[in-house]
Order: sequence, then C-alpha cells, then structure tokens
Amino acid sequence: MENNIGNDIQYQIYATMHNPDPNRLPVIHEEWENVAREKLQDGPYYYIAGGAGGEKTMQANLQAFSNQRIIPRMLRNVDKRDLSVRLLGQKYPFPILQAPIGVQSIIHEEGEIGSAKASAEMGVPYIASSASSVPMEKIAEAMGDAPRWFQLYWSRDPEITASFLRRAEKTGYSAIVVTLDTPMMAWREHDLKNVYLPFLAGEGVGNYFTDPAFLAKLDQSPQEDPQSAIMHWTKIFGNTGLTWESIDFLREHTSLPIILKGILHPEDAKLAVEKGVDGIIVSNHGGRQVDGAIGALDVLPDIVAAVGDKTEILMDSGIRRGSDIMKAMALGAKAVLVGRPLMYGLAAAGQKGVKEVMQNMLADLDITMGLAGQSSVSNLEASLLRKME
Ligand SMILES: Cc1cc2nc3c(=O)[nH]c(=O)nc-3n(C[C@H](O)[C@H](O)[C@H](O)COP(=O)(O)O)c2cc1C
Ligand SMILES: O=C(O)C(=O)c1ccccc1
Repeated sequence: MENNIGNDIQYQIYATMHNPDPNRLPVIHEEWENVAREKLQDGPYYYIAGGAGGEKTMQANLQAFSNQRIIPRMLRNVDKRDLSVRLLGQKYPFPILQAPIGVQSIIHEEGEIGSAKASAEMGVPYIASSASSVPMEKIAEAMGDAPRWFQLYWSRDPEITASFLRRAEKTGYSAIVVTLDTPMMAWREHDLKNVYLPFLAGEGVGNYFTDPAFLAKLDQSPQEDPQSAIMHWTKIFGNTGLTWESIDFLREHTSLPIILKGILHPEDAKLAVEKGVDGIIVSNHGGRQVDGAIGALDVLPDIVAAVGDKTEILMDSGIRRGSDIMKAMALGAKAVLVGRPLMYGLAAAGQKGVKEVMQNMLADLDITMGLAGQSSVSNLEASLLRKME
C-alpha cells in the first residue's frame, strides 16, 4: 500500500474545513445507529438492531471487547502499516469481511446490491446470505470480479442445498460459509412484540423463489400464488436434524472451501477440524440466537488454543471500531466479519454509507495500530492485551 489509509481519511476530512459538506454523513458509530433509527420503522429497525431474549449476549459481545485493554508499544517505526491478510490462500487488502446479512430490502432500497458494490469498491469480501432479498446471481453480476463468498442456510430439502451450492460455484463465489447456529429463528422479543417477520411478507426469499429445486415443489409459481410459496419456504428454510455427519454431504456437493460459522465451544472447533473443513467463524450471531451465550471474543482464545494451527479462524459479533479488530486479531483471529455497523450505514445512505463505515473503521484500525507500535495486522500478539476482570 502506498499510503496509510488512516492518515489519508483523516486528511480528507480535515481538508473540508473551509467548505463543509451540508450532507455530511456521521463518523461516530452510535450516530449511524441513530440515523438508522430515525429512518426506519420499528419493525425493520428492531429486526436489525435487536437480539435474542433479554439481549444479554449482545451486551456480552461489547463487554468482551471493552474488557480487553491494549498496552501500546513505543519507538518501533510505524511509517508503514500493513493491513493485508491471507485467507484460504488469497491475499486481501484489509482484515475485514462483510458479515452475511439477509433481507436487506427492509433496510434500504439498494439492499444487497448496494452493500455488495461498496464491498467491491473496497476489496472487502462480501458474504452473500442465503436469505438475501435478491438472487445470488444478481449480486454476483453487480460485483464483477470482486471477491465474494456464499453463506448457506442449510435447507431441510437437500435438493435445495445442493442447488444453492451449484449456483454459488457457477457464479464466482469462492467459499461456502455454513451457518450452524440458526436451525430455527431464536426467541426475539422485539420482533414478536412488533409482529414483524420479513419473510412472511415475501422479503428475503430471492434465492428460493428463483431456485429450480424450490420451484419444482410448488403447484403454482410464487408470482401466481405468493402465499403458498411463502408457506413452503417456512417449511424448508431451517434444518434442526443436522449432525456432524451431515458435513460430508457438503463435501460431496462442492469443491469450494467450507467454513463453519457459529462455533463457540472448543470441542466443536475440534470436531470441525476432524471433519476437515477449511475454516471456522467464532460467532454467536451478534447475540441474535442464544441469549445468555458467551461473548464471542471471550471464547476466542480457548478456540485458538484448541485448533489455532489446524484451521483458519475468523470471528464476528461485536466489532464496532478499529481497536476491536485489533483486539480480535491479537487474540488469534485471521480476520473479522462486521455486521450491524454496515447495516446502519446502508440504512443511512445506501452503498455510500456502507463504504463510508468500512473506510472509517479501517482508518481507525490503521491509526490505532500505528499508535500502539504495530506495523502489521498479521503479527499482532496476545501479549499486546490485558484482560480486566
Ligand atoms: C439483520 C441481520 C441479519 C442477519 N442475517 C444473517 C444471515 O442471513 N446469515 C448469517 O449467517 N448470519 C446473519 N446475521 C448474523 C451476522 O452474519 C453476524 O454474525 C452478526 O451480525 C455479527 O455481529 P455484529 O452485528 O455485532 O457485528 C444477521 C445479522 C443481522 C444483524
Ligand atoms: O436474522 C438473522 O439473524 C438471520 O440470520 C436470518 C435468518 C433467516 C433469514 C434471514 C436472516
């Protein structure tokens, strides 16, 4: 990299001093969320911002980051900071990915196309959700050659799962992220209070309503009879019958790298390695599934100790600022996924907002690295942190 992104962005911002932009977007994470809150109705807002149950795990995620404190080092020549990482044998400019997030049509009219294009502009891999509002082929088309992975919700109907894998491979997705923590929707109090479930309104079903294996089971097309198509979707969406043996089915149906998302127990991390998967994502789904589950960052060191040299470990749940990325990587994550902050960016300003949130977070990371005496995200060590009790 020629310049350090942190100093570039800081400079660009201060350069507007004599010519302030009246439509200036926020800088502060909490302000992006406030803008999203103002723009969205209760239903969609709480669908994004809310978590499972009493939201204890959502809080635990933030607390876990806050409990880790950085101990900066001095006089170590930080002229050049390298934020690039290697994942599954590919080099990427930054250590973040867009977390898979479904139903983005409820957030902004640009939806997944806006967030995917922002990713493409930045060279940040986009993980397209099975529950995207638009089919994966449309996302691929909007992204050109930019890096993208596909997130699989493993349907109760194996033909749909096999078909999704085929479609992803055909349209240039370079890895499959299999989400294990959502065999069914959690007890989400806000959504139940608001009586809000986007799928019942036909949102977030873009991949299904265009899938040959899904359509083959319907008597009439989703256009002719949307209600029956939606009812069929509710029957096949999740799969509570999966076991570790089921992973073999995926290996038989795709040659792409397989990454398991939603691992929290070190024993599950070991089982993943035994199954020969290419990576795992330490995640509690942003506190949206098991309320009371441990903060994802709190369990990361145990998982790194159990399998760190045997598979690639990514993490998500609670990344809000640059220092959070640094902390997760110091504890052994190869890269992190960012969820809600990018969706607040999407709600506030579509593609432009998503790009701006990413840029600011990376600028913050770059500067925090330099100030802590660190030149490369790949060389961060746990000794850089102290956990406060
Ligand atoms: C509105 C919303 C929708 C989501 N949809 C999916 C999804 O379709 N598939 C999936 O694997 N994870 C999904 N997630 C979870 C994210 O991929 C990620 O694990 C989580 O948002 C990370 O936590 P954070 O929001 O604190 O960054 C969703 C999260 C949100 C907020
Ligand atoms: O809302 C979610 O967290 C989620 O993962 C999901 C599940 C089904 C469809 C879309 C998103």
